[in-house]
Amino acid sequence: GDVSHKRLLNADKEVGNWLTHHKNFEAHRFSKLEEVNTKNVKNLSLAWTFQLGGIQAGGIWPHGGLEGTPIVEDGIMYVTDGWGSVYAISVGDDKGKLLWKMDPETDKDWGGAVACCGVNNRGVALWKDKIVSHTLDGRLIVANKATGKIEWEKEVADPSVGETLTAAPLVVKDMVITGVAGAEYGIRGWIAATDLSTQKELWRTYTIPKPGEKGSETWKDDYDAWKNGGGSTWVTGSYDAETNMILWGVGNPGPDWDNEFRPGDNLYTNSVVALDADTGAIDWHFQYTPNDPFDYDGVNENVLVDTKIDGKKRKVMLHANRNGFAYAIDRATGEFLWGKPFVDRLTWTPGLDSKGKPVAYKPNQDVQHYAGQTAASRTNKEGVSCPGNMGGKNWPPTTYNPEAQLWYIPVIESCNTQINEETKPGTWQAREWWTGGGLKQHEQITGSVAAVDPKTGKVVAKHHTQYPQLGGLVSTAGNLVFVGNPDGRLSALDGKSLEELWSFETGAGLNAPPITFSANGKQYVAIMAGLGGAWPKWFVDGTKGLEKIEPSSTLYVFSL
Ligand SMILES: O=C(O)c1cc(C(=O)O)c2c(n1)C(=O)C(=O)c1cc(C(=O)O)[nH]c1-2
Ligand SMILES: [Ca+2]
Repeated sequence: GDVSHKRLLNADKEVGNWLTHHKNFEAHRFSKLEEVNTKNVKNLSLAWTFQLGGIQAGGIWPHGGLEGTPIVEDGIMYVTDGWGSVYAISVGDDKGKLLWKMDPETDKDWGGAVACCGVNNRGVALWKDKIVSHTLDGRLIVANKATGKIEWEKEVADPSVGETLTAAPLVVKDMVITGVAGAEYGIRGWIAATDLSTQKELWRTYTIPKPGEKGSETWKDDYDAWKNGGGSTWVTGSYDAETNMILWGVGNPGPDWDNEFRPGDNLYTNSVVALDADTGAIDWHFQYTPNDPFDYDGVNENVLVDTKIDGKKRKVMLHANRNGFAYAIDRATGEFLWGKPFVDRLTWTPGLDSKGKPVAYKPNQDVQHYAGQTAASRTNKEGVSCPGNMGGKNWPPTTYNPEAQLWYIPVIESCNTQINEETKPGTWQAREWWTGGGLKQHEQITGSVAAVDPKTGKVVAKHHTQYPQLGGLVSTAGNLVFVGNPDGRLSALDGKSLEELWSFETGAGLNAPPITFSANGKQYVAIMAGLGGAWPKWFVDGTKGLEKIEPSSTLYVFSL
């Protein structure tokens, strides 16, 4: 059927479907299905598999990976591979049968040469009788849902200046919202809305203000650092229908490790921005890590939750940042409510103050060094910070179980060494790295799944894992949390104790979020297996054993 705005607003009522990237506009990634539950999950077994493609090399990458969230509507699943091919697969009768494949013929070298962190495509969106998708080489594609035939396409991001598309599109009303990647290549980030009926761009809001605009006073250099200021938007945001606001995360400033190049707080990098959905105007913002020297990209998803804080009913936005703190923010005003660490080790600030700013932040200083020797700088060439620069949590999504009132975070437990190289004004070159340094992985990275109480931010349970969490989570009314590990193990945890109740060895690296859906009245759990992302290039030294994982591209589906 047609996917209308009304259906997306009521996505939770379509219990067996998974209609939008984060399951609902509130980004809960929670399923009301309970056929599979803590009592019987031990009997969960493989139902079918499907071999996808997209493993080819391109640009700086030796192979593609799978990071997508499958979308499921009425017996059909839509998934993408890293190069942006879309597959429609039957999940009802004819389970695992390919209905069509749309190959957008992505220019692999063109896009892949400016993809900082892997051949990534995180999935599709549904609108009316169409499938909406992105490609790494910058295109927005609208295809026919029944046939996969491309109806129109448009270049919305420009790889000639280092812009790529890795985030899944978000459809709100009759528009598609696109976020961009490329902060490590010195782009000027944006969020754009395209009218799906007219193909016209409705608005494009830059995340880095130009001189004279509000926030431009936080770029204090005199050589136009803002033009290459980063602030990409490569993780899909959420939509608050009540306020008609889009809440979207903004990434790191560039150059990453030479913050002296860009004195000032560098708005709106490492922030959440609340945009009027109809105009794109920024209503409020909250910045997590001002003048960031750590690459603590603030793009992670924003989870809309109604809860009680200090005895008062609040409509909040929960966010687990790369900097190791989880935040609750009033989603209508941007007011900070609480901020608590969810990682085992956090060294760059002793904590947050009552406004949510890091205690080690010095408001009167244009260049921030944060605590001790954690930040690399022109004088302290190497800094060691915990979390490391991949963050306490990267893009892999959290999940919120509204019945248990628990929020689960896929955690990267890490520290690393970051190295400053002085950047000289006027040296930016299109499609060249703009990082102002690099990193060393001096110790092993592990992981955990943390269960957090949304009222207080307290971590109430933690399940430690040998490897970092690179795929994300889903929670269910069966009181389960499913988690895919990069060494190939998919496991089901008890939602309360986080004890592992079941696992399955895929033999392939899991780098994508699991989902659950139902077809013909039966519940299934699905995950794509194919280790890619930032890991092979940047973090392989920190995860001994994972170098043995072969590239792969397989969809796994389980049932009782
Ligand atoms: O600033 C950016 O534009 C940008 C984009 C991406 C991306 O699009 O995948 C990543 C990052 N940054 C990044 O910092 C990062 O750690 C990262 C990890 C991954 C991944 O897929 O494993 N992507 C990205
Ligand atoms: Ca980044």
